[in-house]
This record gives sequence, structure tokens and C-alpha cells, in this order.
Amino acid sequence: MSLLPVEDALERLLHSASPPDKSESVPLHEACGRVLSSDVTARLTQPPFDNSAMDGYALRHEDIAELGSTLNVIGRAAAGHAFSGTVGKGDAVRIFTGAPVPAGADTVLLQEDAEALEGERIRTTFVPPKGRHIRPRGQDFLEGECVLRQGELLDAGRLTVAAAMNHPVLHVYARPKVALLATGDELVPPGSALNASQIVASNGYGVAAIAREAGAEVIDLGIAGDESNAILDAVDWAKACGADVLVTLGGASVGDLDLVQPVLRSAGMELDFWRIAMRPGKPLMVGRLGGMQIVGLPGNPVSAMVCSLLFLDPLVRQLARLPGAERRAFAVAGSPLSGNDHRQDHLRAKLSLRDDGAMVATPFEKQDSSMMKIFASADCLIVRPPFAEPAEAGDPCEILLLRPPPTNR
Ligand SMILES: Nc1nc2c(c(=O)[nH]1)N[C@H]1C(S)=C(S)[C@@H](COP(=O)(O)OP(=O)(O)OC[C@H]3O[C@@H](n4cnc5c(N)ncnc54)[C@H](O)[C@@H]3O)O[C@H]1N2
Ligand code: MOO
Repeated sequence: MSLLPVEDALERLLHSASPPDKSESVPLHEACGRVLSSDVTARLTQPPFDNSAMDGYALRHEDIAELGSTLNVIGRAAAGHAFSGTVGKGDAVRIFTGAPVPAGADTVLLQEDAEALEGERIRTTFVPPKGRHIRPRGQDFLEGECVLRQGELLDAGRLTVAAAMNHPVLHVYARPKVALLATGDELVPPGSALNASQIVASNGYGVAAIAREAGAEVIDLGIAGDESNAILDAVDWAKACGADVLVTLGGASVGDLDLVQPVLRSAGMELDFWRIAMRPGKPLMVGRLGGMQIVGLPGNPVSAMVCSLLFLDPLVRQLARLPGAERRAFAVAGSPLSGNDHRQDHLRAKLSLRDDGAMVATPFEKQDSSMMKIFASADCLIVRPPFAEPAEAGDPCEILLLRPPPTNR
């Protein structure tokens, strides 16, 4: 059976995936990283009143046209404490940053530009232009103005302006729900006392982290043994939870106990594709079961991670309406790379910086897809296209960053 090229598989996966049209309200503190499901309009005018941008004196410009003018300080205005009177001819009000500008005043004189005299009087030592240091009402936004748009990703700046517009909660698209099911009789949760033939189910933690980072709400369906009913029960559970995506781990290959595909097909899954021209991750399977997208990941931990980065991450981002993560970069090979076969290869590698600033990617000697320690210490994957020619150390190569690249600092 021929293997599907990575690019074609990704295109087919994303082509059929449309974001769920569900919204929810979330408090501001929980809204960072979420996507607005409706426009956000200002509920007030900001600033709501003319206010002072500086600490100084509010006064009438015509009274200080000449350097050395003297004025009577008739009161005080601070943020949260307006001066209720009116600034008349020859008057000044001591004012602090953020305070409402009192009636009658049209300019703020910096306190550094005023000399305090005896008896609540000041003398000017500078003549500012009229209107200086006054922030006019509404200069930021006006009540009713649409400042944020549906589809925008909430970040620090947008959250701040949403709060300033007097919105305690925001309407955002619901996160896509990704249900995770580990399969295999040998699997036990971390922290268990293991018998001789058991291993710890680890893949789900990395896959969940990738899915969450991509914007998913993750539902952990636990571990199903190599038994049809256990897998079917988990599928029912995923449906009942309203999962948009069911990710299975393991049991994806061709062995007698690799039940995931036959069981899901018996439950009504339409298989879209299976087996990709990539290493690791060849047995990746994609299908649909009712409204649920099925992604069957191989059981080998590194295969599960690489497939999650290449396929699950872009799928979830699309469902979450988030922009794709750009992990692609270029480096030079730190050691010779052998020629490749028909499967796109993803070599776990360390990154360092050459004196000229170029990134150097040096693959680990061992590339077995079961070796989690090596994956955990890899900084990047070197992507070797199908049938790539052998390369020398120093030749350019494409990489996928697994963490931020090294810097000189
Ligand atoms: N005759 C063939 N055998 C295999 C082929 C093939 O084409 N022909 N493909 C190989 C490739 S490539 C891969 S990758 C593996 C993947 O197979 P499965 O998806 O069926 O994975 P399992 O057999 O269930 O498990 C493989 C390995 O990973 C361990 N595992 C499984 N789940 C977890 C988990 N949640 N956490 C940690 N480790 C897990 C499992 O115990 C096995 O050791 O198939 C090859 N075989
Ligand atoms: O493709 Mo498997 O993922 O070689 O180990």
C-alpha cells in the first residue's frame, strides 16, 4: 500500500475541518489567548473627562503669557478627587496626573516650571503653549465605538482596552474539545506499581500539552485495554462529552492487537487516510465518526509527538481559529546526513550557534521512535524530504523548532 506524502495528508486533514460555532462568556482574567466571537463596543468614553497628563498647576493660558507671572493657588485636584470650583483670572489649581481639569482652566503648567512663593502663590518660570498637558475627553475612544472585532485573538493590549471599555466578561469562541484515549493492555498510569510486562502510559501527557497549547480543551478518556468494548465505551464517552476530535494513542499499526481502526470502523468511522510517508509516524490514521474528527496516533512516543506537532497542532489551531505556529527555520547540519528513502524523516537534533550566528543542528546518533529521553533533550527536528541526497556537515537543512532557538546573549 502506498504511503501518503506529509503535505497531502495535512491538506486533506485541514480541508475537512471547520471550527465549531459555539461561544461562551469568560471573565477578563480567563480570556487571554481566546478568540472574540463578537465585536466589542465601548460602554463609555475614555477618558471620560479632560484630565491632566502631568503633576503641576491648572490655569488659564492668558494669565501666564508673560514669563514670571504670579498666580494664587485656590485649591487642589487629584485623580479621583475633582476640584469643584472654577479657575478664574489669576487663579491656579494644584493638579496631579489623572485629575479632572477644573472648569475655567485650559492649560497645565509643569510643577518644575513654577516657583512656590509664600502665601499659596506661584511664579511661572516657563511659558507653555495653550492646552499643554491636557488629555481631552474621548481622545482614546468614544462610547459606542467598536474597538475590537469578532475573530480577533485576545492578547495583553486587547484585554486592557476591553477592560477600559468597561466589559467584565467577553464573548469568545468555545475551545475545540479534544478527547484523548490511550490504548494497550500494557499501559498503566504514571505512579503505578508495575508488573513485569507493563509500561507507563506517557504519550498522552505530551499530546495533551500540544493540544492545549494549540487552543484545545482536553478531555482525558484514560486507558482502554486491547479489547473492542473498552474502545467502544471510550468512543461513546467522547461523543457524550461533545468532543470535536478524538485522538487515539497506539494500536494504529498492523498487528493482531492493533484494534483501533477496525473497532472505529465498526462503530461507523469513515476512514479518510492511513499511513503517511514519514518517519517516525507512518501509521497515522485520520477519519470521521459523525461530527467527530478521528486522529489515530501511533503508540511509539516519539511518533506520537511528531505526528501531534505536524498534524494535531495545525488541526486544533484551525478549529480554535488561531493562527498557525511557525516552527520552520533553517540551520546547517552539524554532522553528515545520510541520503533518505521515500519517507520524510524528522531527526531529533541539538542546536548550537556558529560564530557567524548560523544555527547548527546536530542529530542524535540514535533515532529510535521509542526514545523519549532523546526527544525531550532535542531542540529541533531536522526535516529530511523524501529521497534527499546525502548532505555534508555545514550543508543547509530545514528544521522544525521544538523550543526557542539559542541566542548569543
Ligand atoms: N509489521 C509491522 N509492524 C509495525 C509497523 C509496520 O508497518 N509493520 N509499523 C511500526 C511503526 S512505524 C510504528 S510507529 C509502530 C506503531 O504501532 P502502534 O500504533 O500499533 O503502537 P503500539 O503497538 O500500540 O505501541 C507501540 C509502542 O509504544 C508503546 N505505547 C503505546 N501507547 C503508549 C502510551 N500511551 N504511552 C507510552 N507508550 C506507549 C507500546 O507499549 C509499544 O511499545 O508499529 C510498528 N510496527
Ligand atoms: O513510524 Mo514509526 O513511528 O517508525 O516508529
